[in-house]
Amino acid sequence: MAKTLYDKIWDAHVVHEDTDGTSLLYIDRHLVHEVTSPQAFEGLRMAGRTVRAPEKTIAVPDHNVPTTLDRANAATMTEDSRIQVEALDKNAKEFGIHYYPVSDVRQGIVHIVGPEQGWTLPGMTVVCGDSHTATHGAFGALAHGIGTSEVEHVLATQTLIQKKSKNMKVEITGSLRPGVTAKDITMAVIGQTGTAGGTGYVIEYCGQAIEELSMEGRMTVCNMAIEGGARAGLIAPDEKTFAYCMGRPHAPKGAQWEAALAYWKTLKTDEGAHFDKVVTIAGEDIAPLVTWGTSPEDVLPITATVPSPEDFEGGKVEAARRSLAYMGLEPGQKLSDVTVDTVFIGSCTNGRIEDLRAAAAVLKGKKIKDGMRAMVVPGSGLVRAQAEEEGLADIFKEAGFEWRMAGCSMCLAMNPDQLKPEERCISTSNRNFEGRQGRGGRTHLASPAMAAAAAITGRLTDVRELN
Ligand SMILES: CC(C)[C@H](C(=O)O)[C@@H](O)C(=O)O
Ligand code: SF4
Repeated sequence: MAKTLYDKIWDAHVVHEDTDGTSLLYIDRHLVHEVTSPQAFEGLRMAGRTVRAPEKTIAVPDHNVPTTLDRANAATMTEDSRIQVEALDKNAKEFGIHYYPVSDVRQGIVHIVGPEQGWTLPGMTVVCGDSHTATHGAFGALAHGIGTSEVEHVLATQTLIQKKSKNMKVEITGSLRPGVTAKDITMAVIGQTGTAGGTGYVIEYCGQAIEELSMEGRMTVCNMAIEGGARAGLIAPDEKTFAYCMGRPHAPKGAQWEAALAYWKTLKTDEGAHFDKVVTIAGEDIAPLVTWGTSPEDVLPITATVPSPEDFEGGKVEAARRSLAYMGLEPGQKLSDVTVDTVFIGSCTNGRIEDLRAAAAVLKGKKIKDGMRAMVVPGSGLVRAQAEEEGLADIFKEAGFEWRMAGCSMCLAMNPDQLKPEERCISTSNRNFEGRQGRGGRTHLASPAMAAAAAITGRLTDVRELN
């Protein structure tokens, strides 16, 4: 029977299947961060268990860590944050798993570190106690978030109990227009299908516009599969994928590389395989997008105006009214007239080198608007080092941006980088929920190029007008 890519990876990892379809899946990579792991390790300790496959388990602190240069000084952390980071430190050492502490240049956001170090490879099952594990699907891996009790289960057994999801295909045909990026693709999909559109499915993204994306862009697309409700998102591996993986510290070498490559080349959906749901979007129809509300599905082209609650139906009317009140926006207002106070470039959605290059290309030789607070937080220490080497850091600093150390930073208010009430931010992250970037803070999601454009003008801006 013709199989999808998801079917193939699933079948290759089933250890046992119950009559009701509940399956035990083998897990190839377990990524761990400080927020969702302390109780899991504590559980192991209480039961006198060890980590079953420490060589496949990778830990890095990212959510709580300050991103200022003086962050080695623990006094810059809140008590809660310090406890979590110290617990990870202790657990990583005690259980003998791979670890990238804050002092290590390879430290960064777990979803950036995994691929960068060659832990994430095609055909693997990858889990992490974090919803944006979907990012790793860009390699043609089955990657998804798990809860803390599942983290404990995977640590102890290297397996996970799962039920298979349905297959969904999201095809982006043709090419993107200038000024339009991977972020706009992934936001366009959620704008069209809604935050529940992918519920119960694993999405395979395909089509010419996806094939034309770099690995960085593909990670951006898969990263937000979870915002569209999907269990995971994935993309068939191709020559770009293989080139990205080759030579990475933990990628196979020599004969093992050749064998892996031969297998990876089989990882594509067979002709005629069945998808339970299909969504098709023309790449050339996608414009640079921004969110106006408090859900990632509240997306509009930058050329649009703020909607009115009456434009919606059912429960969405009230939701829109509440969103607009929270966001401090008026129906009919042009989005390009909305002024912003803060610009955040970073996160596991858009904290990779290509994102920094895109933002720097817009900022080169320009200054940010007076009074603007703007920061770039590279997704890892290695991204940061590369950006310095390429001269991007200088462009950001000369423009007036703060040049920070790696971490989740202002993507979520778990560390010192936060918005104040009613402060308005254009952010390259993936969630615009109420309070996400700080209590009362207002978030507009957009691409790195769009964030850079807004930094210059002080308002939401169509990056195509600046070029
Ligand atoms: C803290 C963590 C569990 C959470 C997640 O699961 O995604 C965070 O990374 C987020 O982006 O909201
Ligand atoms: S960068 Fe943001 S979305 Fe990504 S793992 Fe960190 S908090 Fe979650």
